[in-house]
Amino acid sequence: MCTATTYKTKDFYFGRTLDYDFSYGESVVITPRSFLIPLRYSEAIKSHYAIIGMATVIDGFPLYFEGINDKGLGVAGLNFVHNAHYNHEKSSSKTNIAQFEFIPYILSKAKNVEEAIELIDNLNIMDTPFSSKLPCAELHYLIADSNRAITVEFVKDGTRIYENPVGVLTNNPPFDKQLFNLNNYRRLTHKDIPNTFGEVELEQYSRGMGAMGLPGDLSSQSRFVRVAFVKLNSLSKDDEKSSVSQFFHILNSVDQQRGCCEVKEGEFEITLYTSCYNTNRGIMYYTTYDNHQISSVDMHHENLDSDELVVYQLVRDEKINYQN
Ligand SMILES: C[C@H](CCC(=O)NCCS(=O)(=O)O)[C@H]1CC[C@H]2[C@@H]3[C@H](O)C[C@@H]4C[C@H](O)CC[C@]4(C)[C@H]3C[C@H](O)[C@]12C
Repeated sequence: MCTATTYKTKDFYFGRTLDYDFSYGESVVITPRSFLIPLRYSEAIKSHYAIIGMATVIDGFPLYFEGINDKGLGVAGLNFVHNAHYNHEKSSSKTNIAQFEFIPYILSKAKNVEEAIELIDNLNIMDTPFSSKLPCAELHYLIADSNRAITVEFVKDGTRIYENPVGVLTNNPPFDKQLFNLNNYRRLTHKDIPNTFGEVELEQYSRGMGAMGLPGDLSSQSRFVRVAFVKLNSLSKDDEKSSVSQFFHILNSVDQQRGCCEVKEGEFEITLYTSCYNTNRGIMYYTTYDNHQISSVDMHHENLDSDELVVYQLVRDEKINYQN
């Protein structure tokens, strides 16, 4: 399971949890503007926007899970198993892109959601695997800038682009169903609730009863509702530390603890990492399952005009501040 969200204060924040039972060897990867991005079906992209994100680098190629570019656009790929559909035949009228090229392609060329949509309308996503060991990932995408968020799904019928007014994405079912399901929770509130039982005296015996019925389980539909409720009710100061702190609180509401979701006998899905990007400033923050201290990488501290990837291994060991 995975959950992606956005959050706006003075700046615009974008990020996700990556929930899975094993790691693909991800690290923080910066793709500077002159790094040659090879494409399977067209010429390599020579000069482009700079990208920072979580990726695994194989044979020199940054296989991004999510990231942002230096213009403030964010893209995150989340599992969309049995629904994602890619083409086997090349198109003569559209640009052919292998599924694993989608995130670097969009982030290298689009500076906002409008430009991303223009590119996507002209794409034919191919089912070409990166290698025999890495088959295509079945994903759908949250794409957002500070003004607009969309969900993109490549399905059997073609490409679906949905406005995403919540700025949230999880996994199955398709996005229109996730959004419709929110109707069932429209009564949830952060306020005290009235007693509607007339003469019967009923006590508000606890704080937080306005959100009773908010689903607490780990299914993707329940995480969608939970993170939407938390995000849309979120309040924080608008400085960097307060915004980043609040962002992690939002995603921690759907954190997955080892032991609660068995995917195979004795194997459990957990939140491997949680990321948060300040899209205005090009800064990535992350925590990992075992390291609750927030680590940060600022793309603007690197030479963004270079032609070589910059890779930071994740700090995965717990940092405890022993006070005595
Ligand atoms: C497993 C990850 C998604 C996690 C997720 O959504 N979990 C939910 C599980 S469930 O639906 O609720 O069951 C996805 C997100 C990004 C994916 C990676 C990226 O797409 C980059 C490459 C793409 C290659 O084709 C496959 C390897 C890969 C390195 C992918 C491996 C894996 O599929 C990743 C890491």
